[in-house]
Amino acid sequence: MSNPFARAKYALSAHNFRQLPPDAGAEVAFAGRSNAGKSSCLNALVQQNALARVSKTPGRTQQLVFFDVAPQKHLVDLPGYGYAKVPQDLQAHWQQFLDGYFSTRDALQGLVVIMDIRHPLKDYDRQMLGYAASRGLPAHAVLTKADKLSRGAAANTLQAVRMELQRLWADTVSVQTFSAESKQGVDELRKVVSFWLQI
Ligand SMILES: Nc1nc2c(ncn2[C@@H]2O[C@H](COP(=O)(O)OP(=O)(O)OP(=O)(O)O)[C@@H](O)[C@H]2O)c(=O)[nH]1
Repeated sequence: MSNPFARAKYALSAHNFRQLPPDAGAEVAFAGRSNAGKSSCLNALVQQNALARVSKTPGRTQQLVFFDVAPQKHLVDLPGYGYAKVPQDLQAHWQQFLDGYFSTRDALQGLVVIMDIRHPLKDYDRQMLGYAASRGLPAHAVLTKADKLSRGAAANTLQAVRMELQRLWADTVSVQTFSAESKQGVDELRKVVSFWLQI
């Protein structure tokens, strides 16, 4: 499969509503707990080593980061959440910003939630998937670092998560396994995101 994301490039970072690009075109947001592997997943998706910064220090992505994929087509890297050392007033600011972004952003076509396959569906993952469901937005769960499990264990987790998502949100959330290390699942993720962006 050719890679429609190959020309993705950094566009801007927004700390608040004023800094957001115009609400036009289409965008897909990526969320994940700190250290889940979101930056590595984005880099594998676009096939660039350093588009989204990969860091061993969790929680440093503290704004909405927009990447241009094509004219008025964006990938949006949401703040890594669940990082205990962030001051509480900043947490509150992001929470408010994220709530507003999710409830009002017309360009938003879908949400990808990146989870470490060894720790899926934590509270914040459920919260993000719940946001999407509450406004009828499709969501896609990515169980990354699948290379850390045996094939059988990864398949079992996939099945368990699929059943739980089905129970909670019926058919609005899909799920796959993924590895930025082995590149397993990259094509599947590209298909979902390019369909949402219509590219
Ligand atoms: N084995 C393996 N390690 C991975 C994979 N994806 C990410 N990692 C490692 O997990 C750590 C965190 O990865 P990042 O991509 O920086 O995670 P992040 O979710 O973007 O982290 P924040 O910047 O805190 O949001 C790094 O040490 C990565 O090398 C994967 O698919 N397999």
